[in-house]
Amino acid sequence: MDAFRLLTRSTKLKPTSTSADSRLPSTGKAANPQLFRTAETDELEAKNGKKRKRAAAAQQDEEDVPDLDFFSSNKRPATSVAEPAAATEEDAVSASVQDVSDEAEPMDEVQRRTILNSHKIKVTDMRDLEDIQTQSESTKDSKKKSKKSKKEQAPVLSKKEQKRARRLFPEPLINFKELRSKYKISSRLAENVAEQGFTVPTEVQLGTLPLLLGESSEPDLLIVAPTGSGKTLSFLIPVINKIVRHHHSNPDEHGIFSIVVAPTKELASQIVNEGRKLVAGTGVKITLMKKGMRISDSGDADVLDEKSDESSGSEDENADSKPTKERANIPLTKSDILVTTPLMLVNALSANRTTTMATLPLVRSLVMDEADVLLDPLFREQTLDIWKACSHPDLRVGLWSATMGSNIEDLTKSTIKERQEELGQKPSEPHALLRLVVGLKDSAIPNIDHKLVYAATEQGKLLGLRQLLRPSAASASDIRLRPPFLIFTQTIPRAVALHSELKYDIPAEAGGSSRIAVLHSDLSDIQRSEIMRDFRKGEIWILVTTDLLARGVDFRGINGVVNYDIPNSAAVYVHRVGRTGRAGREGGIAVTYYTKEDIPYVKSIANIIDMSEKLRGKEGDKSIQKWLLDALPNLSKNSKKDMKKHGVEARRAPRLTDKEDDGKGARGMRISTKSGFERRLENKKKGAIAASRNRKAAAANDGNVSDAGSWAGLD
Ligand SMILES: Nc1ncnc2c1ncn2[C@@H]1O[C@H](COP(=O)(O)OP(=O)(O)OP(=O)(O)O)[C@@H](O)[C@H]1O
Repeated sequence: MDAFRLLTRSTKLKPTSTSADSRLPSTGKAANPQLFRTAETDELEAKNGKKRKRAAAAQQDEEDVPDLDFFSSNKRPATSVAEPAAATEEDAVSASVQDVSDEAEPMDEVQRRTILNSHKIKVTDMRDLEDIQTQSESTKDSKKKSKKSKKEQAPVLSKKEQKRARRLFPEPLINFKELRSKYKISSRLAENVAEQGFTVPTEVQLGTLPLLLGESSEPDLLIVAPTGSGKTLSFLIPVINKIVRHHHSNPDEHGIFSIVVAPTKELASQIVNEGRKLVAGTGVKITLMKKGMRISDSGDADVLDEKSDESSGSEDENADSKPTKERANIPLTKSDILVTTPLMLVNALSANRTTTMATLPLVRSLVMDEADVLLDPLFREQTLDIWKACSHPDLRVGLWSATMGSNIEDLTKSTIKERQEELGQKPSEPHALLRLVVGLKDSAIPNIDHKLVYAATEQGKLLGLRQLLRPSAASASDIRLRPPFLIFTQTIPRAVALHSELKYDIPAEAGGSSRIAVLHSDLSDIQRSEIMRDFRKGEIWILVTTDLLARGVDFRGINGVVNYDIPNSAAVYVHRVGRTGRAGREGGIAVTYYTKEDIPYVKSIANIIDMSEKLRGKEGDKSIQKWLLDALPNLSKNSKKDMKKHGVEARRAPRLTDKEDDGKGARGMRISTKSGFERRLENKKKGAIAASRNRKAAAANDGNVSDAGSWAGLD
């Protein structure tokens, strides 16, 4: 069914060509999910891949191991002699000794540099220069020298030299086969990756997987990589592999080994779904944190809070009503990886902040997805508490996002340092803290089209949006946005109001009002997950929402994003528009409406669009002209802060009493195409008709029908 055709009904719009259609995100995955590459690197990678393949094939012939190319098809390979069926559950790492091993020579630095640079991957050692130098000195076996004398000898480096000293060029991952052949990941995990049908690793996978799976000590990692670039797979593969290894070497140790924290329930549940596909048959368990779960040994720490605003559709709903004593009898959750929102885990570990935080002593990996928001004041305290609760000295952290302010980097550095001091680790002992950036930091993906549209007023925005919904009326508009798409508003009342305004715009033959839905955090968990499911299934075509869905959520075939209300910050813009154009898909559109109230805040968005177009190398037809960038005002630091916290003032949800609150915000900010005057007239007319009907009914009852034209006007 062509949603666009049904929406346009029998309009005279020219049918779009098939070639244009095939470029839409909804038409399927991109041939290559990478965003940055050059012909030169393609060649180099192909050459390297072949070399490695040949070496692997030679080794395979020698060992006469049958059918070990786990990536050749979606079929499971025949179980080898070295890996009997029974072993697949506890995927024995030692069994991999007889698997394909890659004897290809490691790349030289020039090759590594060429590949990393052309994919715009930049790896930096984030530790203090002194610590880096101390470590490199110690590896050179010059331990005899005192630290003091080293300090004295260390030359003073210029900023440029310091940058150069921090820059690293680790070996990249050329193809997914190397996960098994070179990095020796669990064979079952490798099969599960292969079953997803991915052929080429994205930039973030290319850069991070070798760092996390390689032989040298696992680093703490800060990753800034574009939206939709496959960060989930990048952190899940190493986490799962580490646990498979751990199970193998410590079969008697059971408990939570990894925590993945995400800011919303929707994202947490999506990570669990992705994780489940990867852990199948590996013996590793991944679980979504739910109310009522007991995750810590420390007595009855998990007291439940009925009022918790992060409630979840618990599998064990009965646990909610159990008294505290009984709750202590709830068995400990048997899971290796726990995926959670911050508050949910903190509540479970601290009996809703009534006791001191229990610890999670076995956790070796802490993943913070959307780390910048997790360490933003809103979640900071909770996230840091979780970090502290992970008390194992070998804990490694990974902070992942498409945007990362320098304040988050500083906070990460200082938290790691504090932990090391608490644990008594010397600066020369610790592992590295590396930062990996793909593309330009804090920029929007280059594979989507941005449209920044001045709509003057709220009414103008609604008219513009209606044109998108009914392209028949939009002959003058150059924007063709095909469903499915997302519409973002600033507040929940505005999302609700916009939804009710648009509900009847979809023609009945296209499915009517059921095709459009609203999703926000005031809905119940069940409603939220039903809407998510229906949108993913394609039953809902247009989803009006708030920033609840701005981050992380992966609806693969979304054709566009409409910022009905401008986002509160440039970072939010990057995340919102990143819901389209995922995994390298072309043809996604991001439409942002702005009114005169928004003008003070638009420059940062215009800058992001400009940067994204530069990244794409789009010359000539730039959507942001230089004169506009020059004309738009800069925002003061304080106004930026205020905007980030509360959004555009005129659109903030007013503090109204229940009676006054019509869900549509302040007068000028109403979501309606009609003016106040028109609305009043309409209301009066409606009232008059109703009154007339009442009178007629009353008169009929009296057996005395009055003259239809003699109604006495308005009540
Ligand atoms: N190598 C790959 N080839 C093709 N598709 C991939 C590859 N890796 C991941 N994907 C797909 O890309 C999509 C986006 O992945 P993911 O949700 O992990 O992105 P992300 O980087 O976390 O984005 P965001 O910053 O928005 O959270 C998913 O549908 C995933 O299945």
